[in-house]
Amino acid sequence: MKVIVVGNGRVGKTSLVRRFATGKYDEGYKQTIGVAFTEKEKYIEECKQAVTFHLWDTAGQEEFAEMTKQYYRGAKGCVLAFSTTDRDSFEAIPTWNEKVKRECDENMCKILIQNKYDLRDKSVVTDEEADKLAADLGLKFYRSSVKNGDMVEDIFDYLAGQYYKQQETVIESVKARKAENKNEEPDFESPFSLAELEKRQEENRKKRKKECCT
Ligand SMILES: Nc1nc2c(ncn2[C@@H]2O[C@H](COP(=O)(O)OP(=O)(O)OP(=O)(O)O)[C@@H](O)[C@H]2O)c(=O)[nH]1
Ligand SMILES: [Mg+2]
Repeated sequence: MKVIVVGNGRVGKTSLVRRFATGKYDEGYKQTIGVAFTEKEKYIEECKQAVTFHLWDTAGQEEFAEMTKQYYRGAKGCVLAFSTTDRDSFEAIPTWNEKVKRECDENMCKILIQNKYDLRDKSVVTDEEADKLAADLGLKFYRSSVKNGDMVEDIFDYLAGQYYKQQETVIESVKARKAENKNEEPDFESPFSLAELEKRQEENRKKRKKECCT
């Protein structure tokens, strides 16, 4: 699953990817130049399987804007990040959201995060404002502290879970079309073949049934 991480500079994008991929955290700041790529495999409960995340950590500084958007294509998930202590980063979120919308599939799974929540005593964004922004943009919203490791795993669990649910929906819609004798190809881009999706869905059903009974 390709996931892009976007947002203004210094909000903690690199730190988030690093924490998720390696469990480590660094107090120092080293500006990302362009894009950095990291891979991480994790078993996702909701998917009942391991998911390989292809994490594209993009530079937040304006000078890289043209370059980084080329890496958005094909992304299935997106983390939109702002910082608790940086008002500009919060106000820039609608612009980041629009930018991602222009370059990516409209079905892409997105999440808004307010990072550095460990510094909430110095917050320059009220909780109400942040909640309202998430609601206005229709985005799932988590408050994270990469420093403390809070909500880091949850962010990626959510994205993978949402993506997986979409894949299951594809199967249902294709089945419905078949039932209507419209043997069209699904118009939803999927990395899995229909046969593979159906097989996985069946396996998941069996597993759930088994879990439910034990
Ligand atoms: N207090 C606190 N500091 C954090 C947190 N996450 C990251 N930082 C710090 O914030 C600074 C910037 O973090 P980065 O991850 O490099 O920021 P970035 O968004 O990748 O910045 P660019 O590469 O310029 O786009 C670093 O000094 C981090 O240690 C957090 O949750 N809490
Ligand atoms: Mg960075």
